[in-house]
Amino acid sequence: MKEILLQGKEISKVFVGGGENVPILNRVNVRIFKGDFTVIMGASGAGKSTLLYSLSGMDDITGGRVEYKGRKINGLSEKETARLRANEFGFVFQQTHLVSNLTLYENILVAGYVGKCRPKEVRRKALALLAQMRVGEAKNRLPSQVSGGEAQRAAIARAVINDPGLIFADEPTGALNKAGSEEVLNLLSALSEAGQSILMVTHDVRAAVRGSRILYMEDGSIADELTLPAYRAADAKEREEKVTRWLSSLQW
Ligand SMILES: Nc1ncnc2c1ncn2[C@@H]1O[C@H](COP(=O)(O)OP(=O)(O)OP(=O)(O)O)[C@@H](O)[C@H]1O
Repeated sequence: MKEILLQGKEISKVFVGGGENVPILNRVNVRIFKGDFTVIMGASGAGKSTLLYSLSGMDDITGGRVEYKGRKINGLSEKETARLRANEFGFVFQQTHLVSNLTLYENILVAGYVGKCRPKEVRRKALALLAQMRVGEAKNRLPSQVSGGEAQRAAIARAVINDPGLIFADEPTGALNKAGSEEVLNLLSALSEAGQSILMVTHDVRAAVRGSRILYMEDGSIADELTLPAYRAADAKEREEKVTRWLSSLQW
């Protein structure tokens, strides 16, 4: 039996705009399992990012409940949410949100210093991660002095510095060219292979095939899902075809 890491129970999210209530998530029930590389796909506007932010505590929900490791995490105080995010979650976005006047190394240190490790250990880990993410040589450069792919790899190092239980990734390859995307995806695959749990929203089939489970969202609900064996580069083409067929069957 797989261990449930994160669970959304009957999650609703309603935005209020122009005096109107706009329902975005409609009583979503979802389980994210430990060790899985879970992907969320679906048409634009289906609610993918809203679900990701609702599950990670970045967004308040209107109804329902979110549990992480069996503990309710919606409705926590700001301080408790900040602690949870610093110690348990890692975030990777389409834009890196690296601090522009800090070097890549310093960006990672800042994230590490809010975690549980001692400063000396944070510095050691940051250097090791920069090397692992293949940006060791660029560590003393500012985000503006590296390529988009290098900046995103540094952002992944920042996301994992505190050994998060789960990484949330929202279109991590959305701003990258093909080569940059491939490098980022290879790193995410390597993390996944090492046991890291990942939850990623993407439009990109080549990114989605890295997952072991793909959820498909439609109009604020999860309409279907596809399970895949662990990713192997040799099977990439076959997986792409399988996922494309599945998406076509869902009128994606
Ligand atoms: N703050 C907000 N106020 C009002 N409506 C919002 C807000 N944020 C998102 N929405 C709406 O909620 C719906 C779902 O948005 P969301 O970003 O979750 O979709 P998505 O599936 O991630 O789309 P995309 O693939 O285009 O990023 C959209 O119709 C969007 O316009």
